[in-house]
Parts: sequence; structure tokens; C-alpha cells
Amino acid sequence: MTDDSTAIPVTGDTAYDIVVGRGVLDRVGDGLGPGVKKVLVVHPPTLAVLAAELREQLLDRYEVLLAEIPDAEAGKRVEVAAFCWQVMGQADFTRTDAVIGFGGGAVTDLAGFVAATWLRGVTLVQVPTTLLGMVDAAVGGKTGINTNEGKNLVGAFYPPSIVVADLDLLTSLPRNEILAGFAEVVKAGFISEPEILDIIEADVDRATDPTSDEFRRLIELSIGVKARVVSTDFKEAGLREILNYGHTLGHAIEHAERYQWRHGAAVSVGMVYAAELSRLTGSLPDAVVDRHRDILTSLTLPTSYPAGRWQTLLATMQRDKKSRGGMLRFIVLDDIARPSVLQGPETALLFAAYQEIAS
Ligand SMILES: NC(=O)c1ccc[n+]([C@@H]2O[C@H](COP(=O)([O-])OP(=O)(O)OC[C@H]3O[C@@H](n4cnc5c(N)ncnc54)[C@H](O)[C@@H]3O)[C@@H](O)[C@H]2O)c1
Ligand SMILES: O=C(O)C(=O)C[C@@H](O)[C@H](O)[C@H](O)COP(=O)(O)O
Ligand SMILES: [Zn+2]
Repeated sequence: MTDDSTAIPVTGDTAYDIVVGRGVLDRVGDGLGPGVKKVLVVHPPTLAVLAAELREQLLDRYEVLLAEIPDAEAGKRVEVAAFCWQVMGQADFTRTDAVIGFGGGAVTDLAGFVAATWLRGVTLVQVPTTLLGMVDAAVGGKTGINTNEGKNLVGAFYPPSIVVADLDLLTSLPRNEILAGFAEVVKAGFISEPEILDIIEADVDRATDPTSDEFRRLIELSIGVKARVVSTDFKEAGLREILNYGHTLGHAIEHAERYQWRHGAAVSVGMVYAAELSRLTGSLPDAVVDRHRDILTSLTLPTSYPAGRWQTLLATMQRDKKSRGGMLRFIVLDDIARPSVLQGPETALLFAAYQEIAS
């Protein structure tokens, strides 16, 4: 069998590869290292059968425990982290043992946080099973959980030893989850990689078909953007903030919707909002804002939000991690692939941009 996998490197102090391909799950062992004896596979209920298969695959070399956690955002809670800590404690996990995050972004965020905190850090292997997880969440070492006050408010920067993105895992992923993942693909296009936008516009059906060459190219381009950014700025001292394009409003929408909206859907609205902010400050031409709406609509992603929710969203946005004191900061665009920071915008400007996306 020929190996058609691609290895995209993250460089710097915490170097590792993102392995992309079909049938590449056997690469998980590459990230575990020689000293590892026990492995905890963290997975959602949806992937119970596949997680058991992964366990079988690893059993000849490791003692493998499974931790099934609640699905989606319900898994990103401190009680769920505590459940994983309990499983590891009762199985005498030591510093040489490891955690595997096997699921979508919610699982890889939680599993990463558990690995970062258990004994102050054990080996972490990320095996994303959603498009969003492959192109974004499992890459770059941002891990975390939500609190009642907001999204991802507790967490750690903690790198995996490898990310294994097996495209075969996407065959069972519902179409709406593929499309939600495309929000982060489009984000990578607008902040850094215009070819992504061209490929989607050329043929949206092929672009979103997990068996097409275009889909694979989009995955690799998007991972490439993320890998380059986090290689330069792992702990978000500066450049990494561009990956937050669309997220300031997006996270506030997720919180307002009690996490019943897909992350990608909320980020989609958030990107149109950020583009409108850019347009209203005079830095972005109308055509680029229109391009946001056209591409996201072609992917059936939302581009508007109910008019009456502004005060709630504004209050939640104050807790955004990019804020400094009372000053909000947004990632905006001066052009395609030219992101910048808008510091302390007037409330009137924020509201005017909201009116442009209000339905
Ligand atoms: N750490 C980061 O850098 C980063 C980046 C982007 C997003 N995120 C986080 O990622 C989360 C969103 O991730 P997501 O969109 O993957 O959502 P998710 O993890 O909730 O998964 C979406 C759904 O798909 C199901 N699923 C997963 N894999 C499947 C498969 N192969 N077949 C069938 N069903 C499958 C899950 O059970 C779930 O119901 C959010 O919490 C977001 O904050 C983190
Ligand atoms: O990796 C990053 O940095 C990102 O901002 C990627 C985002 O897509 C992701 O949703 C991230 O979890 C948001 O981070 P946060 O710091 O705003 O919670
Ligand atoms: Zn995101």
C-alpha cells in the first residue's frame, strides 16, 4: 500500500507534525514515545465503537483505558475534566503515561486540558475526527473548558506530540458538521490564504466533498496557515490573535445560544461582523465584505443574527481574552490576507456594524 500521507510541521520550541492522510491511524503510536505504558483515550459517545477499535490497535503495546465524555460543548466542563482526572488517578497514571483526544474540537480541547493539568503535564496525542478539529482545534495547543461566564475561559497552552488527521474518519461526519468546519477554513482563507477562497468559489460542491482532491487541498492549506502562525507565536503574544478573526462576536453568540449553535456557525456570523467593522472604519472595500457573505452563504452558513440581542452580546464580549482592561480588541482586515487589530472601538461603531448583520 502506498503512503499518501502529508506531514505538516509545527516548528519552534514545541515542534511536532500534523499527519494528514487516509488510513493513518497507525501513526498514533509515533506520538506516544518509548516510556509510555498507560494511555487514556478520551472520546464522545458517538465514537464509542471507533474508540474501542483504536484501543484494540494499541493494546499490544499499552494498557489502554477509555473515557467516554458527554457530547460536544457538554464535554468542555470542569466536572468532565475532574472525571478524567479521577480515571487517571485510580489507574495510577504517572508522568510517563499519555492522553489521546479522539473526537471533535470539544473533545480535543478537553483532552488537551486534562493532559496539560494531570501531574502538570503528560504526553498528548490529538486525533481529530471532525473537519473543524483537523483544520483548527487539534492543532496549535490551545486547550480549555468553558465556565458559566463564557467560552474557553479556563485552559492552557499545551502542545501535542503529534496530530493524526485521518480523512477516513470524516465519512461518518454529518454534512452540517462538515459545513460548520468550513467556517474555520474560510477564516484561514481571509486572514492568510486567498487560494482557499478561490477553490471554494470555483466549485462549492467539490470543495465540500470529503472524497475530492479539492477538499484535501483545503484541509492542507488551512492546517498550513495554523501551523505557520502557532510556530511563530505559540502563546498568543501577538500574531496568533489573527486566528481569532470572527471569534469575538462568535464566542458571545455561542454563549448567548447556550452552546446550541455550532462553533463554526457562530464564527461565520462573527466574521461578517468583523468584516463590517473593517468596512465602517474605511479599511475594507465593500466587495470583500460581499465576498464574505457570498462564500459563507454558498456553504449554507449563517451571516446574520437577531437584532434585539446586542446588549447581551456586548456584555459577553467584554470578557473576550483579547480585551485589555475595559478595552475591547477585534481582529479586522485591511484587505484579504492583511489582518490587523482594532483597539478600543467606540460603542457606536460596534453597534453600527451590528446593525449591518442584524436580522
Ligand atoms: N483549541 C482550538 O484552537 C480550537 C479551534 C477551533 C475550535 N475549537 C473548539 O472546538 C469546538 C468545536 O469543535 P467541533 O466543531 O469539532 O465540534 P464537536 O467536537 O462538538 O463535534 C461535533 C459533533 O460531531 C460528532 N462527531 C465527531 N466526530 C465524528 C465523526 N467522525 N463521525 C460522526 N460524528 C462525529 C460529535 O460527537 C459532535 O456531536 C468548540 O468547542 C470550539 O471552541 C478549539
Ligand atoms: O488557535 C487559536 O489561537 C484560535 O484562536 C483558533 C480559534 O478558531 C479557536 O476557536 C480558539 O479556541 C479560540 O480561542 P480563544 O482564545 O478565543 O478561546
Ligand atoms: Zn474557532
